[in-house]
Formats: sequence, structure tokens, C-alpha cells
Amino acid sequence: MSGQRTSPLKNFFAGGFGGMCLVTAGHPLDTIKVRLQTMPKPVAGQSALYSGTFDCAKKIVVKEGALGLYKGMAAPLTGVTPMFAVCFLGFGIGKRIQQTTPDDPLTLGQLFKAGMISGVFTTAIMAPGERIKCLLQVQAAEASGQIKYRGPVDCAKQLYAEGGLRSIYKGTAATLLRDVPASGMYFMTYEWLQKVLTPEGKSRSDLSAGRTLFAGGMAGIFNWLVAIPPDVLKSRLQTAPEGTYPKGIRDVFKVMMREEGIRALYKGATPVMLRAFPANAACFFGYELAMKFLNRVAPNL
Ligand SMILES: CC(=O)O[C@H](CC(=O)[O-])C[N+](C)(C)C
Repeated sequence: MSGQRTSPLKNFFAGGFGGMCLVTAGHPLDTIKVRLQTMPKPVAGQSALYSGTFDCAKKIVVKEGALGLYKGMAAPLTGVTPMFAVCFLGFGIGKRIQQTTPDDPLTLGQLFKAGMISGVFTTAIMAPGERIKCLLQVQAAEASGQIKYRGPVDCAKQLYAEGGLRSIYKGTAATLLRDVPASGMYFMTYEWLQKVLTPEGKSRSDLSAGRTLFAGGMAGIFNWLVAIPPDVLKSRLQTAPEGTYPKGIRDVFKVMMREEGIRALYKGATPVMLRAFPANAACFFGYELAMKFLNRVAPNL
């Protein structure tokens, strides 16, 4: 795969802008995913709260208005922007440490490793961001009428007061389990598709919107093919009342297999996959646009 000199700072800023595009395009489907993953188990004889993706979307819009789909978006916007900045920075660093010169081409395996390194980098921001986002997204599902958390900052404060940093970082191992292999798939798929789709005689820097949107969308799909099962375990763990799973995701997994079987690991897969393509197409498109802009206004950054 041909090498490309990229400035870490530009990667950081362009990645942040890509993250903002991703959240705006993908949050409604993320809300549906978390509601489906965490809805209460139906009691015998009763039907499930949501029968599927479209039923869930309809019920949210009818009960809470269209803005219900955007609940909890402040947390990912403030969290995802720096997270994607760090994610793209981590990928750049992951590539650089495997190259002897900045122009060294990278194999698919090396791109996968660079993506995994990015996954480790992002977990420090991703784990607490996901914990707060998931708690905010599910709180209306309990329908007690009482809202426990008034927003991301209030949620973080309450978690800190109840259990310190340990509570805020609950789900870190599950987040690593999800994001290290998934990020490998993500960046390897994107870079590979950009390469194979670039016509003979043209270079990666001759940007094409269609190619970028397709490669970005497919990167999202392959990311989630790997990420869904650990994501379900993570969402369960991060939204469960304190003390429910003393051994973390191992306990979540055991209880889930015993009570619901293997299929539960794919709960919420439809909205995840529906979101994956447009959200990540928007992300990489935003990233490439920002990169182009930065290359023009600050060529020496
Ligand atoms: C799990 C996740 O956040 O995936 C990101 C893409 C998406 O759809 O949000 C990619 N990455 C893990 C590389 C941050």
C-alpha cells in the first residue's frame, strides 16, 4: 500500500471534524441501537417493549418527539470530536512506528496493526464517553417519569460522587475488546478500498467524493461486523445497576448465554448496520475535506 506523509496535527484536527460529521449523521440510529440492546426482558405473556428497529423509532418519535432520537447527543459530540481526533492521530502514529521512512508503503497487516494501536489510544476517551452516552440514552426507557441525569456533565458528576473514577471508567475492558480489533478493520478497509478504487495513473490525493464515501461507509460496516458482540456486552455492563455484574463482561456474557442465548449478542444489529454506512461515509468525507482545507491554508503544519 503506498505510503503517505501526513502531519499528526492535521490528522488530529481533520479527525475531529470527521467525528462531528459522524455524530450528526449517525446519532438517531445509535439511540435506537442502545434502546434495543437494553430494553427490559418481557415478562412471560407480555410482548417486548420494541418489536424491532422501526417500531422503536416510531415509539420514540410518538412518545418523545423527533428530538428523542437526538437524546444524549451532547455527550458524543463533545466526546466523539476529541475521540476521533485522537483516533486518527493514533492511526497516524501506528503507521509511523512501523515505517522506516514516512513514505514507506504499508501492508494490509500493518494497516490493521496501526488501526489496533488507534483503538488503544481512543479507549481513554471512548470508555467514559460511552458510559455516559448509554446511561443518558436509556434513562427514558425506564419510564418512571423521573429523569435521573440532567445531561452529560450531571451524569459524570453523579457517577463520580457514587463510585469515583472507577464508576466513570466502568466498561473499559469491554470497550478495548470492542475497539482494538474493530479499529484495525476500520482503517485497513478504508485504506485498502481507497487504493483499489483509485484509477490507474491517479493518486490517493486526487480526491473523489464517491470513492471516499464508499470506502468510508464500508469501513464502518466492517468495523461493526467485528464490534457488535462486544458492544452488546459493553452496553449491558455500562447501564446495569451497580453490583449486577461483579466480574464485569465475563458475568454479562454468562448471564446472557444462560438467559437469552447466542442471538442476544447481535441485538441492535439492524440499526447499527443502518447507521454504519452513512455515519462513517460522512466521517471520512469530513476528514478528507478538512485535510484538503488544512493542506491549503497551512501547508507546513
Ligand atoms: C465502535 C466505534 O466507535 O466505531 C467507530 C465507527 C462508528 O461507527 O462510530 C470507529 N472507531 C472504533 C475506529 C472509532
